[in-house]
Amino acid sequence: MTDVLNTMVPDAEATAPAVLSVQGLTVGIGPRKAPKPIVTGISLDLVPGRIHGLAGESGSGKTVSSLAILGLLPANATVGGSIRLFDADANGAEPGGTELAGTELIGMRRRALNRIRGRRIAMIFQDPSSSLHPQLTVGSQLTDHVRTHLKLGREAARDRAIELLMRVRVPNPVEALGRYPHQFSGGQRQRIAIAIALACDPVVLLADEPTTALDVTVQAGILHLLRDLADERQLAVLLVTHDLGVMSAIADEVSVMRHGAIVETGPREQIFGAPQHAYTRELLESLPSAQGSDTPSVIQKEAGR
Ligand SMILES: Nc1ncnc2c1ncn2[C@@H]1O[C@H](COP(=O)(O)OP(=O)(O)OP(=O)(O)O)[C@@H](O)[C@H]1O
Repeated sequence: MTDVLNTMVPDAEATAPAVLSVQGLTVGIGPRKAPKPIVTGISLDLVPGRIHGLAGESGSGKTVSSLAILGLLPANATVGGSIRLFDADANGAEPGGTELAGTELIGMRRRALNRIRGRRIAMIFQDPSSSLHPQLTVGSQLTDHVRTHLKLGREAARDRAIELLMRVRVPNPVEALGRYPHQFSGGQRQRIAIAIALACDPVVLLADEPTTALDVTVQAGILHLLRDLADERQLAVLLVTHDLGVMSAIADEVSVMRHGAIVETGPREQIFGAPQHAYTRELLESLPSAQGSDTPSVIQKEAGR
């Protein structure tokens, strides 16, 4: 735990206006008349340049909450509450602007949502293969994406693809364009998925267990990259993970979820240093460092925190 406390960061920007605000989000899945409650009223704000961690045990509703933000829930899901995007590119609403209420994503028509999804709000998953097509080269996946969304010509799209691969530190980007996803390691595939997610300069990135499938030293590199991208692009990141070691390495704010509700939310140093809720304390006690392993501190050290 000492390592966790030693990595505290100042929290001066925590009050900056949100670019995405979730208020009282509820999700039920099943028959419309009697859906099973999965998420029971969560609220959180995503702020430019900040990483908001969503922690909690398996089945607590973390993934369902992030899929709700993207409008990617199954057809038998019933969604309530509000998810507003304050994004000048999407609707002219500035973060925190009082004159405009932001764009309400719940209930938005599919075509309008498709314009926001992937362009303004992007997502990466635990298994990068799920966002990469196995039979298309990395180059065509990256260039198709930017050509469709940004209306770039062939040459400009290729230049953009190379620039993105360089940014996420995929070695030999020009050569990488001609290769297929299976020709890369798991860590490199996740970097490529991040490059595709960033292709249209989104304002929000949802990262669902982005390092869970990777071994610990590779995890650190991906976490470091997410931290740098949040800082340099002022990207608002929602980091979903059940792994508090990962959370303590890079999150600025943390919300702890249990049974579909957020039981505690606060700056990372408060959650790790002075948890208020018994369930948060329970989760912290199950951290490997509390049991003698050094995994979280390895991640923290290599992730640059
Ligand atoms: N399509 C679905 N139909 C029915 N129930 C679902 C569906 N998707 C998720 N659920 C249920 O919703 C609950 C929350 O699932 P969710 O995947 O959000 O949990 P999680 O916190 O992300 O867990 P994990 O860390 O294991 O991914 C679980 O009980 C799950 O079984």
